[in-house]
Order: sequence, then C-alpha cells, then structure tokens
Amino acid sequence: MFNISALFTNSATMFNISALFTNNESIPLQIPIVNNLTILNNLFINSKFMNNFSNLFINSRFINNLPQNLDVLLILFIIYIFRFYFIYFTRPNPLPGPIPLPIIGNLFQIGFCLLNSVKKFQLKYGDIFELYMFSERNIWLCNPSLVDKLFTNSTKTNFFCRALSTNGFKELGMDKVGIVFNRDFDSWKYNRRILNYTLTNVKVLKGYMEAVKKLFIEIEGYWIDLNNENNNNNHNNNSKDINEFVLDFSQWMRRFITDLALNMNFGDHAFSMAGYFNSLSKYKKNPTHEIIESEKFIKSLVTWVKHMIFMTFCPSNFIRRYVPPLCFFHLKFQWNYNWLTNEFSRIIQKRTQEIENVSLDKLNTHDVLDTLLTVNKAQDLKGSNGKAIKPMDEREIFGVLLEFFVAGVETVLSLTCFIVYYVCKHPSVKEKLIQEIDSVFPATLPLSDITYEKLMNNLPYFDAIIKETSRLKTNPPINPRELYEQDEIGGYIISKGSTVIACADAIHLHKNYWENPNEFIPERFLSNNYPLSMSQKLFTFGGGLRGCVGKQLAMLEMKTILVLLFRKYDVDLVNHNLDAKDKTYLLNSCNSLMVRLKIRKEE
Ligand code: HEM
Repeated sequence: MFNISALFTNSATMFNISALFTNNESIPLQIPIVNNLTILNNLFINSKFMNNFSNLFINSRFINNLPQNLDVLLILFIIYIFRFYFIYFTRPNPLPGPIPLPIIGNLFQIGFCLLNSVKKFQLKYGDIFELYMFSERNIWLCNPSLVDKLFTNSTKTNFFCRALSTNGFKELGMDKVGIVFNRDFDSWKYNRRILNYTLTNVKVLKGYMEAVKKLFIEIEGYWIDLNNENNNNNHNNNSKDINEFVLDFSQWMRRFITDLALNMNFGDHAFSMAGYFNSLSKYKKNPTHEIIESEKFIKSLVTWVKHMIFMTFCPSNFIRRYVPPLCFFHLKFQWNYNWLTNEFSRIIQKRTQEIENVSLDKLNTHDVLDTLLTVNKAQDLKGSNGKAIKPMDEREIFGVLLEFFVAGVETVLSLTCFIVYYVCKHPSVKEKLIQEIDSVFPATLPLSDITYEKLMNNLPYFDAIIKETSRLKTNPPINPRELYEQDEIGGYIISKGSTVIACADAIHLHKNYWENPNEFIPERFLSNNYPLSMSQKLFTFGGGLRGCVGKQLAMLEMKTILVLLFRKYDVDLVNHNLDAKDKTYLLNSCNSLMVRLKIRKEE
C-alpha cells in the first residue's frame, strides 16, 4: 500500500488532495501502487486534475520548500516513468516504431525535420509505423494502398475529423467554425457547401483571373522601378522594361498571393506588395498610412496561422498558460486573435450595411464576402427542402474567410515557386512549356484574350508539370485524421481516438509506384506515357470527403501567374547549384528563390 498523504507530511506543505478532483472524481488516498496503475493513469492523463494539481503547487507553500521536497518530486517522477513504460509495453496492437522517451516521446529521434525523419523511419520500419509526439501516439501511413479509408467520399467514414489538438481549438471555438478545423459534421457540411459553391462559381473564378492580371501589371511596375534603380537610372526618366533583374521570387509571390486573397475576399485594394517594394526601394510609392494598415492586417493573419500551429503542437492548457516562454506566446496569440476577430467583425458589418439595399444583380459577385453575405438570396443554391439556404452569420463568415489564409496562401505560393524552380532546372522542360504557352497565348495576343477556358483546358504539358512538381514538393505533406471508431488498417487494429497520418510526402516518392521517384519527369503524367491510374496515387489535394475545396482556384491562380510570367520573360535561377530553400519542420514551403528575369526577345 502506498499512502499519498505521506508525501506531504511537512505541515507547511500539507494540502487537501481531494480538492484536486472536480466532478466528483474523488479517489481513495490509500492507493495500492501496482494494482491501481489504471487509476494513476487516469489521474495523470486527466488534464483537469493536472491543472488543479499544478495550481495547488503554484499557490501552496510546497513550492517554497522545494529543496526539502525534492524526494517527493523524485518519487512522483519515478512513478510517472514506470507508468509510461508500463502503458507503452502493454499497449494493444503495437506497431513497429522507435521506443519513445517519457514526456517527449520520439522527438529526440525525429530531430529538426519531421518529414526527413519519417522517410528514414519508413526505410527502417516499413510503410506503416508509429511515432510518439510528446505522449501522443501517431500512426503513419506511407503507402497509397493503405490510405483508401482516409480518402473515402463516404459520410459514414471513421476518418472525418482532422486530428489537431482538440483542447486548443475548442478553447477558441474553432472546432465548430469554418472547414479545415471544423469537427462538427453539420456545421462543416453547411460551410463546405457554401465555400464549394463560391469557389466553383465561374463568375468568381473569372473575377480571380482578372484580379491576377491586374496584380501582375502592378508587380511588374515595381520590378521595373527596382530594375531602373539598380541600373542607377534617373527615376523619372527610365526604361519601361526589364532588361535584367534579380529578385527573390518567393518573397514577391508571398505578397502577391496575399494581396490577391485580400482583394478577392473583401473587394478592397491590398498593399503588401507595395509595402515590400517600399522596403526595397529608395522611392516610397504609395500612401504610407494605407500600407501600414494593410501590413498590420496581414501580420495579424500570419500570427493567426502561427497560433494554429502553436495550438496543434502544444495541446496542454496548463503548459500554454503557465510555462515560460510558451505562456508569453499564448498571451501574444490571444491578443492577436481578439484584434483579428474585431477587425473581421468591423469589415463584415460595414459591408452588410453597404449591400443591404442593393439587389443581387447589381452586386460585385466576384468578391467572396459579397457572395457569402448573400448565399440566402442565390437562385442556384438551395437547402435540401428546396427552400433558400440559411444566411451565414458573422462568425460563420469569419471562419470561412479565414480558410483562404490558413489553406490558400502558403500552398499556392510554394507550389508556384517550386514549379519555377524545377522548370528552370530542366531546360528541355522549360523549352517545351514555353512552346506550349506560346502556341496557346502568343505574345501578340492581348491580355483580355487570355481566357479562363483556354487556360484551364488547353495546357496539358503545364498540367503535367504542376502534377510532377506537387509530387516532389507536396504541401501540405501530411493528412492527419482522428479515428472515430476502432478500425483496421494494413492488418493492424487501430483503436478509437488514435491519430492516423497519411504521409503524402512519402507516398509520392514510393519506389514501388514511381519509376525514378526522385527525378523530375513531367512526361509521366501525360496519359499516353503512363497509365492514368498514376494520377490516382497523387494526393496533392488530398481526396474524399475532406479533400481540397480550393483546387480549381489554386490551379487557376498558379497557371495565370506563370503563363503571364513565362510568356513575357526569360526566367532563370541565379544559381543552378543551390536548392530552393524548402523544408521547415512540417511543411514543404519555399522560403527563398532567387531568379533572374530578362525580357524575352522575339525569335
Ligand atoms: C496549391 C494549392 C493547394 C494545395 C496543394 C492544397 C492542398 C490541400 C489538401 C492536401 C487538403 C486536404 C488535407 C487533408 O486531407 O487533411 C486541402 C484541404 C483544404 N483546402 Fe486546399 N490546397 C491548396 C489551395 C487551397 C486554396 C486556394 C483554398 C482556398 C480557400 C484551399 C482550401 C482548402 C480547404 C478549406 C480545405 C479543407 C477541406 C475540408 O476539410 O473539408 N486550398 N487542401
């Protein structure tokens, strides 16, 4: 028998253990240590207990007498380790994988790049294995034959919920809004239907295309000015074309895609490209007040994305709130979240008032916010009873608009940059691409004749390049799901609540499915060269019920930008021996890509 109260015999540190258990979860103080491992297990896993326990620690005089109580901490620590390995070695349905350490799990074997490590573990343990991120067991799937259940279209799937920290997202209420983080089926279905309607609406897509053209003219203006500055020309009397200009394409694209998303979501001009230009040029261009406001908003959105990542990787309420330096990040993120929600609320209310008395046909329906505010008036969007669909409230609109920044900026910008990288690295591919672009959109063709239909349907080689690039640089590289009910994968029974991760990054390089998997060969996606089924092994946009809703928009953005670029400019890498800076811990993001632009000469 083991008496917990004996741990706290020093009267100065005595406190009431039963106070740790709320919700009538009192347990006897006398615990038989071996037989009650399950109780200890519940005790340590139950976060309410941990929160109360830590509050008592902090508030009590126990902390003041720390040196005398080190033995207590040591005993608790030993119990914790014992319990950890007991649970680990007696876990049901063990999968192959490295042995974890208490508290940090396999993080010490994973190191600084999760994606590289997953590929190493795949070599060692096979296509299905388990890893511990802190104390959470994750099951990794690295073979296309294992992921059918994750990417099914059936609404009865066990894999509906994306596995992300539920505690953190619940705290923000994000588990019931928007789409990406939404775990509530009805709310997700309603939002997804509306976003799908918006993003497959040809009017909206054509509006996006026109916005890309406009922004491309704007970005060229900045490049020409910077080029002139670099050539020491008089700023007011300079060349109207780029003879040779070196730029960080990735940094410019980040601003381009952000301005595009802001433009199309709110119908307002955004200024992040202008702000970037100002940071590089001696000649400040635009009204500084607007740039500052725009930069503030964009910074807040970027902080919001970091907030999401923070919430995912730091699921414990207690650690987020009280452990430095994480508690400082937590405060900063909370403050930002409040600011951002107020800002969205202000914009939504202002626009609601503006359009209140305007009929639907007079609205600028290319703008996503207008579309969301008027879904209940749309003729072609009806509820299951045939009646008009329920209007979206402010919080629902906020959730859906955020998706454009959470899901639609980093992905599009990285893939666009990686396409430029691979095309420039492979001169024969570049030549074929330029031939194709020139044949559909010759230089003499006015901008207005670069149409949506031609762009989407008449560039098969370009499509193959996009597929091949996304195979080699998949972003997002993983698709995590939380298992709703016990299920079977690859002959293993996986228990309810487990996190199962389809690793598209590893699947796309699997040597059993791809010939020369690490080589860039766009031809493999031309149907006369490879069986079409290969496209079904490609999970760039996920698949099934929770596959990407922005696929068409993403393709349109990337193709328009790159057609305009390659049609006019000779693009090359500044240094062919340097790789595009790509890997972060979890994403295949392109963070820097130095390219040289020259205006193309008539051949
Ligand atoms: C090249 C660009 C893009 C790529 C590669 C991409 C990829 C993906 C992938 C792989 C998923 C599924 C993840 C999973 O299975 O867990 C996904 C989901 C999603 N994507 Fe995209 N995406 C891109 C652009 C966009 C854009 C422009 C939007 C616009 C809003 C968007 C909105 C979404 C949303 C809302 C989801 C969640 C769908 C759901 O949970 O039902 N994506 N995307």
